[in-house]
Amino acid sequence: MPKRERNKFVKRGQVLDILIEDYAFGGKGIGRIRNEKGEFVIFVPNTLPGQFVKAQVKKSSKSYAECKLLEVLEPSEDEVEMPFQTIPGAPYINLPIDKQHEYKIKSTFELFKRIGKVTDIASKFDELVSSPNTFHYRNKMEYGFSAIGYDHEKKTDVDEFTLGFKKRGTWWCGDNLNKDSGLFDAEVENQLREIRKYCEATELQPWHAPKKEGFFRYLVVRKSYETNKLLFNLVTTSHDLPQFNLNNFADFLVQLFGNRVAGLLHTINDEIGDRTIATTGSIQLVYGEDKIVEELLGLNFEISMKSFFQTNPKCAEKLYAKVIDYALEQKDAVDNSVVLDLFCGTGTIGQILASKAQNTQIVGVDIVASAIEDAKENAKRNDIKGLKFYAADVGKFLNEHPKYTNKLGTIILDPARAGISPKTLKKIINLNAKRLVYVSCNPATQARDTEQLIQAGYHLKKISLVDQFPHTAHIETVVLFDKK
Ligand SMILES: C[S@@+](CC[C@H](N)C(=O)[O-])C[C@H]1O[C@@H](n2cnc3c(N)ncnc32)[C@H](O)[C@@H]1O
Repeated sequence: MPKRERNKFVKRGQVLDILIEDYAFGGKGIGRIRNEKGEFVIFVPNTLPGQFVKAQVKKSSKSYAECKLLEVLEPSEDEVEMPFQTIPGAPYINLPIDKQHEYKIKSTFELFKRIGKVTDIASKFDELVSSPNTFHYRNKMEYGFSAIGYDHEKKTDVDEFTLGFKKRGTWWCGDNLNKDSGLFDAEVENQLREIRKYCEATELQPWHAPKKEGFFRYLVVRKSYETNKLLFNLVTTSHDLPQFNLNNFADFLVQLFGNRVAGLLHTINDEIGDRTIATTGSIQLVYGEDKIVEELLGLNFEISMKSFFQTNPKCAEKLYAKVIDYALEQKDAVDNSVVLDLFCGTGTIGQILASKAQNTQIVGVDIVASAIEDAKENAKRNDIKGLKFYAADVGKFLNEHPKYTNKLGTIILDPARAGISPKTLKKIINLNAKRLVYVSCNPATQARDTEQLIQAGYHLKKISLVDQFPHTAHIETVVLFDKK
């Protein structure tokens, strides 16, 4: 075997203090080491040009190294003070939103050029749609309990009952959220320390990630912007459950948030994997209702805890408006025909499209059975006819329904972050629809699929960026493909 060539600049595990000079897609800051041996590139996720950071080398090759951010030593000149507690989930909160947009546009274009081979992507750019709320835009948060905390002054791990988010760059260490992070509901986050104190006073243990034991695991909160209600889900192990009174906890939440509390669910998760929802285990309603209602573009959607729902509903309205705009740009490819809404979640896009089109039959497909149940209920609720929903894997569904081949004007695609699997994409291409409206929360996988679609005869007609996730590296894209 040939010996792998090592670089002469850094070693795995080495800690570097480095200036970030550039920005690559996905929030990867780029630093450079220059010396007599030449130039070497350092990628540090969640950083910005102008920041001076401490980072640790995780992987290195001949010409570049991937690092983990340990600490921002000096902010960039572009950053401004904010009244929020900084959390790892919002690394750009101190950067003015216009500057965030500038980086997102530039890096998404780079991606479509490099991965999608669309060299003239800038000429296809329609617009960047801003989030109506720059702050407090999320409708769901997952706060984790941890038995290991972090002393920021002494810069060391400590035994502590915490409730908040993981300390940046660790899987074992929690960090208390003591006040509003600027992303979710300010009242919930300003009261989170009270919830922590309540749980700590029970003397039951928070989750200890290295030991994989403990009682309290997660507190998940969902919010409706339409009703201002809150739905809570407490996730614990079953071990000490007889010692914890769930009804008293529900009363405590009502004491804190009054009639904003729509309900409390309790999930048992005895699995060692660090997730909120276990594949085994149970979920039961403790208090109130198990769903909340959200309104989007005049339609009502009932959402259960497990179903996917856009995390920024006010911006999702703008996203959906853009999707509908692209779909209805050629109305004869939608009216009086069948439209597939693939990866449809709770069926939002299909329902909005059906309410605006003429005599269109929408067929929605999603792998999560509870999302499809919600979709069916929502269609009834909104009194929208002409919709069919199937709980299935998209690839399998297309195998079992060959009747759509050569019959479709428009397909809506909105896959999860992993994008569309190559086999399923082939099946979608074989349907030979005239137009595709492809929504993505991960332009990297969308750019990969774009190359396949273009090779199959599709033409990238336009692209919009929707800033669904301010202060993060994420961006949502809507691309319209058509074919002659
Ligand atoms: C980004 S969400 C889209 C949801 C929806 N369009 C909306 O706006 O609410 C992606 C959806 O893809 C679904 N999904 C993931 N893999 C799938 C598969 N192989 N087949 C069908 N659906 C899948 C997920 O359950 C999720 O609801």
